[in-house]
Amino acid sequence: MESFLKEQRGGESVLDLSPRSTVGGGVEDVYCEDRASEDQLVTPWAVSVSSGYNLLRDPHHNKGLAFTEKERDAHYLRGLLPPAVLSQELQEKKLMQNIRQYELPLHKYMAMMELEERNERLFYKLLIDNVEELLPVVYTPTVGEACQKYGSIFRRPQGLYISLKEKGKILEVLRNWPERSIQVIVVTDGERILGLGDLGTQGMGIPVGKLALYTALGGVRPSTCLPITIDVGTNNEQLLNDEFYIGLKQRRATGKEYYDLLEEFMTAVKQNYGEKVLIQFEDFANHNAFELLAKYGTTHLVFNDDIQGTASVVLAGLVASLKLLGGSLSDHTFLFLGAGEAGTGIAELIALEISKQNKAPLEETRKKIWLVDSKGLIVSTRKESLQHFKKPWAHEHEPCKTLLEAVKAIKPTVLIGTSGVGKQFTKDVVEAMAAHNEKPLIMALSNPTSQAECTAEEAYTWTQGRAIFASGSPFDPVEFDGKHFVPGQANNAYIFPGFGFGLVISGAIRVHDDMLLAASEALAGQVTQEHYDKGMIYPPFTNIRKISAHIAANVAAKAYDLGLATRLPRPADLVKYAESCMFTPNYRSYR
Ligand SMILES: O=C([O-])CC(=O)C(=O)O
Ligand SMILES: [Mg+2]
Repeated sequence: MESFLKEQRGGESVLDLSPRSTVGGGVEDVYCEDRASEDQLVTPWAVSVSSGYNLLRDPHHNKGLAFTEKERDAHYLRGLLPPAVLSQELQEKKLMQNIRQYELPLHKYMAMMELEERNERLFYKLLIDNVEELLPVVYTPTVGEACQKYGSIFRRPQGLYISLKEKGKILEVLRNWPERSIQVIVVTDGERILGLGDLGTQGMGIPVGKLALYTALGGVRPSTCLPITIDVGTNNEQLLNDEFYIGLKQRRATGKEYYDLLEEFMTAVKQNYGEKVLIQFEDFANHNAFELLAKYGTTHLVFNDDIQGTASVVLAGLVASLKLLGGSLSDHTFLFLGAGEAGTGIAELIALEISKQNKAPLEETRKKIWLVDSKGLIVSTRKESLQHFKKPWAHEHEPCKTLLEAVKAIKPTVLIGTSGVGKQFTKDVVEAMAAHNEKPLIMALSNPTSQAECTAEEAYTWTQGRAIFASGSPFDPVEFDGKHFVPGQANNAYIFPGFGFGLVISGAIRVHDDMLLAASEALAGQVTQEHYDKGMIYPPFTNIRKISAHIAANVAAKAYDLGLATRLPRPADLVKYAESCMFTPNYRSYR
């Protein structure tokens, strides 16, 4: 009753331990090169044969009604499916119709997650072909609500949960995961989920969502992606008092206990997957994020999306906006509301770019960048009491208690919100920006939509249509005074999928700041005159795979230039190479 499921393109069976191939050259090199060595393959699970009923239950191979007559015969599927044979396109059409019938975004999210668990290729086909429509469903803002309710929508594990209970056993836990060739891990400890705060183990929705984008937007193969949530407890009282909470019911471990667990995790990852696995830190609280990045940045391939990914996407938007504003970056004055990971990360990357452009010392270029935190403008008289990541931004100035005071005193040309607190760009603040700028550039980056510093409509209305606006969560186009405005979505989703893919295809072993600049440059280069004419400073997500290929190529090129790439020889045309390595979700035929 067993059949060996053969795939025509790669010719390998499900039994084959080698990763499956997709279209195009190069894929095998990249993925085979990075295979875990045989002695690392001691795992508690057995290789199983997919056929018949099990095949329909295997999301990696299931095609549902798209199994052909021949496949139904060959793989013991007769009678297990109704007689109709549908094409993947028709299945896609049907599912899109179903999803559009749900009114609540959370129901659409659940339908998509259910599809991913049932038929992975169809899930990715839907997401890739309908990216503008489905991105807000599987990602920001809906993923925020999904995390808040993750306990009640949890069905099956979509990633690994590593809690304090697993201390001392993390390597074994990693080996429980059914895939062994892992290229990208997104890990959170759930302490700062978007702008929603501490959601404990329910933060798992974030690594799951980010990795879905790694595949759909960046082309990383789904089997090589691993979502992980580290559970050291939660300080969220509501969750601690919820009898159905799915995480550890204790207050967060801190200090040595926390860092020891993280150390064991980082060591186990490298031991199990080698040094070329990318570890993306996501939604850690400020007090750990900077330290973890600094600590592991020299020993592991690590990337903090909230510090570095957000910085890279914002820099790209700023560079692109110069086409509309004129001048160069150093002609501008920047004011941030929020001096955490995103705020200081963006500030530092802007300063770095200007210092490279103008061959000026970083300390000088930082001086045109100002940050406001919960206590007001960060100034030198506060230096002693500041956290280390805020200190470089403590310039000489009179104290300003509020954002409005700071806008009036500093007269920024660019206002960027990264505070995680909604509605802080009030009418007064935005009007003050419009009073001294012909075209004020306003970025309301906090997520999800409820935490945005202002809406697109507010930004356009309060500036009489003069603002250039971008936000972290998506906003619909706005009609104002007979004009059509398309707000940009300055979300790190533009960057991390292509950025990570560039690291993977070059076999990079470390992340370098110059790679972030390279990614920004590639993204800004994809904004065309047609976009500028609509006031856009980011290209639409519809072309994201092409954009990601350019970002990946630029990042890989930088990895080679810096001597950080291990995949040799260097491909001659990195854009073509990146495109040829991308996962495509079309069904394969099974012999
Ligand atoms: O997830 C997003 O939409 C962007 C992000 O990293 C965050 O807000 O933490
Ligand atoms: Mg994040």
